[in-house]
Amino acid sequence: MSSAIETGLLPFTSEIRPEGLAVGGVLLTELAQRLGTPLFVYDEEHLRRRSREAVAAFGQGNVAYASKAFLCTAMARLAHEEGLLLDVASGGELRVALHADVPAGRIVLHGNNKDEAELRTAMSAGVRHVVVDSFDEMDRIERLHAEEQLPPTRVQLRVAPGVAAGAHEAIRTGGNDSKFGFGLVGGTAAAAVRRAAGSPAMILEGVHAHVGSQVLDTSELAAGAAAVARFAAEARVHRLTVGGGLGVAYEAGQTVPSFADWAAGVRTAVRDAGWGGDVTVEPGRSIVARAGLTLYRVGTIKRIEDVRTYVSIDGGMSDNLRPALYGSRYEVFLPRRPRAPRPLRARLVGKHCESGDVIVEDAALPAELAVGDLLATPVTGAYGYAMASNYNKLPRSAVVFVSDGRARTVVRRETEEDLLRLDVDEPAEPVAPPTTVGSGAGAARCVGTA
Ligand SMILES: Cc1ncc(COP(=O)(O)O)c(C=O)c1O
Ligand SMILES: N[C@@H](CCCC[NH3+])C(=O)O
Repeated sequence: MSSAIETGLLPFTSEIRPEGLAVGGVLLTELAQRLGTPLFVYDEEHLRRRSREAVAAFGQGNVAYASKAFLCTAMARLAHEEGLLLDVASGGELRVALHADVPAGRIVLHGNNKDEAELRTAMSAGVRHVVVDSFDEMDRIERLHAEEQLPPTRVQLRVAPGVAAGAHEAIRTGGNDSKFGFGLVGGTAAAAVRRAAGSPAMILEGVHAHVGSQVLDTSELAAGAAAVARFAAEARVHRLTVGGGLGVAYEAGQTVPSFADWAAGVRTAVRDAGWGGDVTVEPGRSIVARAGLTLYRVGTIKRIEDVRTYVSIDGGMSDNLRPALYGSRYEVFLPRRPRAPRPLRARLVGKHCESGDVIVEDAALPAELAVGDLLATPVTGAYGYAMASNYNKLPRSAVVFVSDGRARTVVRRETEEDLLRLDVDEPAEPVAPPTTVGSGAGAARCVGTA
């Protein structure tokens, strides 16, 4: 941990110049000077190369970018330009994808509790398919088809394959005890297939599963794929989606499988399980994580004798929730001297009113670190900005894409005015008095304030 930052954690176009680290041909120190901090910086070439590598491994039309990892209009456009389908998991993500002019036929809609408005938008737009998660959702689709004459929608059925994997309990999804999907156990998934196949509102196209996220062992991804492939083959559907989940390296020394390794493992597993067709995947993290890094400015350095040193930066859990949520570990370095040895041990913390507001628990930093220095945390391109908040009313950071010596802001920094945008100051309105629903012995009384 005391050696220089490992280049395998940096974006592909990183180059170490005498003045410091440049990404996309842009010096990070200059970028921070111009655009302020905290700042999310994405290497556009890296995003494009990872997208192409995924398509090369799985085939055209077989890779959907899981936009929950990082989404804005520019990212949706980039993914579409690179031949990726878009996986969206809410009406909001769908809105951004459509706003970016991604054709509806290239978008798939996910979610374990899609409401009618989300389904209405998806069905009206004619998305590629809806990944149906429950019988209640089928009720909604059928109602929209029957009562609002929305066209039948192509669907894949999400199943819980009974295989869960991933770096933390909170991001393991494929087990039997899961809020996601129809269980393979107990015949629930088989009943879902029968219902979808017989419904005038749904065109059953395929089966889907996702075992979890930040998975570093492709055999676990292959095991999930095998379980769902067996079911898909029995159900005689046309398409099979095996989710995302491929992990990335966050710290020095971690080795990670390639897209080609993942594809090889999945192909063998599904073939052995009796599936003869194509397989679609939904990578999120593995496309964007290493492409992005976050720049922070050091504000205070507190040395507590015989205890530890705290280095506070100008962001925190509002731009990277992962350490607080999952105990995730990161590295940090000085962009003006990326090769500097890092003998100083310190806790890198944010500026929020919580002791748990930690970005790097046990950071290795250069001894010369001083207030005003710029720091960078690499591999923050996935689920960083995507899970950002305004906690303590911190305005959210800007996001910038760098390429060929140029920088373009793709999400502007929030201002304090933005923080007040949703606050309203209206006179109070009377709320309707209590009403009685139904009549007779079973009548329910709704209690409300008069
Ligand atoms: C259904 C589904 N597909 C794809 C993904 C993307 O996962 P990852 O970012 O781990 O590749 C997720 C999130 O874990 C998911 O829930
Ligand atoms: N938010 C998680 C991943 C969730 C994956 C989405 N199903 C993370 O930061 O690792």
